Amino acid sequence: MLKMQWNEWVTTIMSSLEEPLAFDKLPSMNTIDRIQRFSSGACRPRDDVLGGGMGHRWIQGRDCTTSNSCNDDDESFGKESFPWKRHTRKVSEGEILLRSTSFSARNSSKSFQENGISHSINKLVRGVPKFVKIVEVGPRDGLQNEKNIVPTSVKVELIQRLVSAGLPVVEATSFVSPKWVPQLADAKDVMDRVNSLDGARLPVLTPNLKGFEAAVSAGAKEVAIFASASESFSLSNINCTIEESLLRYRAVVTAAKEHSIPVRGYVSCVVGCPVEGAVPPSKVAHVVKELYDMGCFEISLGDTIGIGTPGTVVPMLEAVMAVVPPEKLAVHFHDTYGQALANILVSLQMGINIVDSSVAGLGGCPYAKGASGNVATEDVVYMLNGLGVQTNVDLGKLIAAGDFISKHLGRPNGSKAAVALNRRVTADASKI
Ligand SMILES: CC(C)(COP(=O)([O-])OP(=O)([O-])OC[C@H]1O[C@@H](n2cnc3c(N)ncnc32)[C@H](O)[C@@H]1OP(=O)([O-])[O-])[C@@H](O)C(=O)NCCC(=O)NCCSC(=O)C[C@@](C)(O)CC(=O)[O-]
Repeated sequence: MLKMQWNEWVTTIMSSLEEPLAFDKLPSMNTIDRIQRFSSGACRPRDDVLGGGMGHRWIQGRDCTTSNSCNDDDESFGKESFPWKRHTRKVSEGEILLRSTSFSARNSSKSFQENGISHSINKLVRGVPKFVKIVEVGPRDGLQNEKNIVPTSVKVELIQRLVSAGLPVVEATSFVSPKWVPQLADAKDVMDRVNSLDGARLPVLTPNLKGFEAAVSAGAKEVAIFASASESFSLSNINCTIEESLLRYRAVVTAAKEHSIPVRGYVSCVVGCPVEGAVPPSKVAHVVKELYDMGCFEISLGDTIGIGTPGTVVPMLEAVMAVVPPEKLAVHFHDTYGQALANILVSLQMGINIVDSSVAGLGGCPYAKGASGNVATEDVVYMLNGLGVQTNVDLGKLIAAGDFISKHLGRPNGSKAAVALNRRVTADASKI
C-alpha cells in the first residue's frame, strides 16, 4: 500500500499544482445564476432544486427552519448545542481602533441609501449569517507541515494567545503517528499544558482508536476524525481506503460516545485532488453523510489543496446540503490560488456559518512552489467585521498572536490584513 509521510505528500501535491487542474466536468447549471439566487435572502423552501431528500431545508441561501439568520432578532444565533458554558469578554482597545477604521456593510447601509446602492448591500448582507463561528486550526493544520520542530512552549503560548483573542475553538494538536507527522509528536505535552485553559474548546485530531485513547488520557474533551473524498488522498494520508477509514472512524465514534466526547468530522479534497483531478460532488456528499450518520456533530469540508473557486464550491455545497443540514457544516479552505475569501463568502451566502482558518495563514510547504496554507484567520475576521458579522474575536489580539508565531518561524505574517493593519498602526504612530 502506498505509504508516504505527510510532509512528503504535501510537497508532492504542491509541486503538482503549478498548472491548474482541468475541471472540465462541472455541472451544467449556470453558476452565476445560482450565486445570485443564494444572495437573494428570500426565505422560501427550494424542494424543486434538490428534488426531495432534505430539500425542505434548502432555501435561496437561507433556511427558515434550520437557520436562524432569517430572523435578525433571533438571539439564539451562534449558540452551540453543547453544555460548555459560553463566555463573554470585554472588547480590547485595539479592537475598538480596528473596528472604527473598518467599513461595516450591515451598519453602513443607511448612509448608502442616498447613493442608491443600499439595495445591493442589503441583498448581500441579508444572505450572510449574523454570527460566524471560527474554528482556528493554526496550531494543528498550520504547524503540522513545519519542517523545523517548534518547541512545545511556543505551541502552548500560541494556543493561549488564540484563546485569549476570543476564538471559541482552537484545534490544539493531533494524536497521529509521530513517524508520519513528527512536528506533532509532543501532543501529550501540549495537552497537559493547555487543558486548564478556560473559554475555548480545544479539539485534537485522532486517526484511529489508538490516537483516540491517547487523546483521552491526555485530557482531550473533543476530537476530530478525518476522512477523504478522494481514494488516492485517503491512501496517502492515512494509509487506508475510504471505506476502511470509515470502519476505523465508526470505532472511534462509538468509543467517544461512551466517554461523552463530541466528534467533529473532516472530509478532505472536497473539490479537487492532485492525483484524481476534479472530485464529483456526489462522492463528497457520500462521505459527509457517512460521517454525519455515524454521529459527528459537525463536518468540515476541506479544500485541501486550495484549488476551488465559487464555480466548483457552489455545486459541491449544493450536493452536501442535500444530505446534511447547513448548520452542521463548516468550510475549510486553503488559499493556494487566492480563492479562499471568495469561497467563504459564497459559502456564507449559502447558509454555512462555521469557518475554519489558520492564524497568519500558517500551513502549506515552504519547499514546494505555489504552496500556501489555510486562509488566514485575520483576513477572515477582517472581512466578517466589514460585513458586520459577529465573531467575538479581538482582531488586535489575533494579529499579535499571528505576529508571535510568524516571528518564531522567521517569516512574515501570511495574513494580508495583519500586514496592512500593522503598517497602518506604525504609520499612524509615527505621526504622533
Ligand atoms: C493513520 C496512521 C496512524 C496509520 O499509519 P499506519 O502506519 O498505517 O499504522 P499502523 O496501524 O500500521 O501502525 C504503524 C505504527 O504507527 C503506530 N500508530 C498507529 N496509530 C497511531 C497513533 N494514532 N498515534 C501514534 N502512533 C500510532 C503504531 O503503533 C505502529 O507503531 P510501531 O509498531 O511501528 O512502532 C498514519 O497514517 C497517520 O498517523 N496518519 C496521520 C496523517 C496526518 O496527520 N495527516 C494530516 C492531518 S489531515 C489534514 O491535515 C487535512 C485536514 C483535516 O486539515 C482537512 C483538509 O485540509 O483537507
